[in-house]
Amino acid sequence: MVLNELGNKINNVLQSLSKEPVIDKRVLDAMLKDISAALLSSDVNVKLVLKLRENIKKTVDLDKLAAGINKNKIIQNAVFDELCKLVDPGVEVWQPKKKKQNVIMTVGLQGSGKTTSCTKLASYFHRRGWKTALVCADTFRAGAFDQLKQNAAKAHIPYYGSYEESDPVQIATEGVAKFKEKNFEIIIVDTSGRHKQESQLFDEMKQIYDNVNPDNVIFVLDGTIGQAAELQAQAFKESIDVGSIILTKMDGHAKGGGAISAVAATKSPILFIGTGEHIHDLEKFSSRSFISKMLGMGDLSGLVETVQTLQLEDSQDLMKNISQGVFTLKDMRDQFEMINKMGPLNKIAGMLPGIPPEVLQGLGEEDGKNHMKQFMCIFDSMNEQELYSDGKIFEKEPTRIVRVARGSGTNKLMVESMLSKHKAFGQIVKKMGGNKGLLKGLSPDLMNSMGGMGGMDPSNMSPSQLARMQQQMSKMMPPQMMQSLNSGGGIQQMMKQFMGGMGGMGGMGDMGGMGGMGDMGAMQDMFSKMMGRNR
Ligand SMILES: Nc1nc2c(ncn2[C@@H]2O[C@H](COP(=O)(O)OP(=O)(O)OP(=O)(O)O)[C@@H](O)[C@H]2O)c(=O)[nH]1
Repeated sequence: MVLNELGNKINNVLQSLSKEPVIDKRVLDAMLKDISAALLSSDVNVKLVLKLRENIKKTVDLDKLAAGINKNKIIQNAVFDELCKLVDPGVEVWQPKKKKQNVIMTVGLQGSGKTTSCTKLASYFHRRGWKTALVCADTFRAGAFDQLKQNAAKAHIPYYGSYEESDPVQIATEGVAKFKEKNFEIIIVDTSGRHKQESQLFDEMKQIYDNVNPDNVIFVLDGTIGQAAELQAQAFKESIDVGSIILTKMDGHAKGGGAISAVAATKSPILFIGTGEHIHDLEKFSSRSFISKMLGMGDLSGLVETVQTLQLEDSQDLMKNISQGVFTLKDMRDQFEMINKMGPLNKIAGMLPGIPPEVLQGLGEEDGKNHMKQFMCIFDSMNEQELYSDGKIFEKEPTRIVRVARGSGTNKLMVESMLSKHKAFGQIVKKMGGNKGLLKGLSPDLMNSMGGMGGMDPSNMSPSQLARMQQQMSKMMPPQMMQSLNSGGGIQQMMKQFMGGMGGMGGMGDMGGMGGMGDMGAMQDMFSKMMGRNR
């Protein structure tokens, strides 16, 4: 989670307002002083901080506010809006066009994270159904091609590069031509970096640019340099037609706030931020989503975007079954597939409002992925009759379990564990199905706001609307789940149980109070139902 510490500090300051018996000029000044100190400690430029302070003072004119008005809320809204302005470059970001050949060229200094960001970016588009390929034109750093090759292979993305050819221009030109010929929609070219901005780097960049004629040049910038990002962004913008920016290494770095605000001040469109070394650690940047997430208010627009990309039309049957309280093993397989496509659970849960960012830290993705793979093998070793059943067939004829275990390369205990989880999950679906569905608790205006994807844009919601949405969402979740979410370690525990317990031999025992997997099902069901209503 990005900029946790800054978010916590600002949150604490805002929360302390509610403890004040009277909100007067003294209280407001003290609050502004604390917020400014928090921003300065995150390396935000002092001039920008002063401006933010002045703007809040102008918006919150205590003398003019009528008696009875909730000053606390007005201050909170003003702070939220000004924080958004601080990181908002105010420019449209580039969007690739479907069924066209979009060539993206990345540029940046050595070590800024270009190669890593190229594969993250390729995986981002690949997961969203774009035909994506990578070209490694970084011949300056010896290991760059191997790095790209390994990551691309892991993410199943075609790549082009050469160990023999030393001319990056030739490699880039050949690679782009090859993938264009095969109608790839997104072709990402990784280029070399240098330790500093020097003419050799800029010359090479320009030659590649002239030859591959990219649709978008992405400048990859190391966010840990803080305010210095402004000068670097300016220098690259002046020498090449930079279309977007990826700010990397934003994971928990104290200077991250400084880098984003500095880049935003240059009016450069920030496309993504890098939040770790893994392939999924790339977040689409939107100022309101970013601030909302930083303050622990979730990122519903990010969540909607993620769910939107899952092509849920494939799971029409699942939707139909769930709404009727039916849950087959095939439905469970579909759910797992969906979770897989969404990315690591900690990323998804981080987008939900009301989940404190710190409780999501340290949730590994590898174990869960491995368990998920084993489960998929189990499903794929079932015949149609078994897969489309409610699982009771295995209770009646236990030899089937032995056959499936053998076929999937797992063991009997694992298949039994999966079946009992399916049973527990199925009972929850049964309870939620039909007229008693989770969405029953939703108010009509919220449903309206979900009416179309464009309509439901929490990034345009005020903090109070978001709070209301959060309240509504809490109605959608089973009380035990909400309780767990709110009690700090709860969700971590829940996720660990979910991921660990999936292949887990002893996992079932822990499922008692929380409903374990059933709760994740509720979360998935909730996403699915949202989507169901939207179509
Ligand atoms: N924590 C963190 N590390 C990152 C991120 N992006 C990249 N890195 C790390 O930064 C280091 C440099 O990344 P590379 O992708 O090799 O950088 P590069 O710009 O391609 O470097 P050159 O090819 O030498 O120009 C690697 O150790 C990456 O794992 C990020 O978002 N967060």
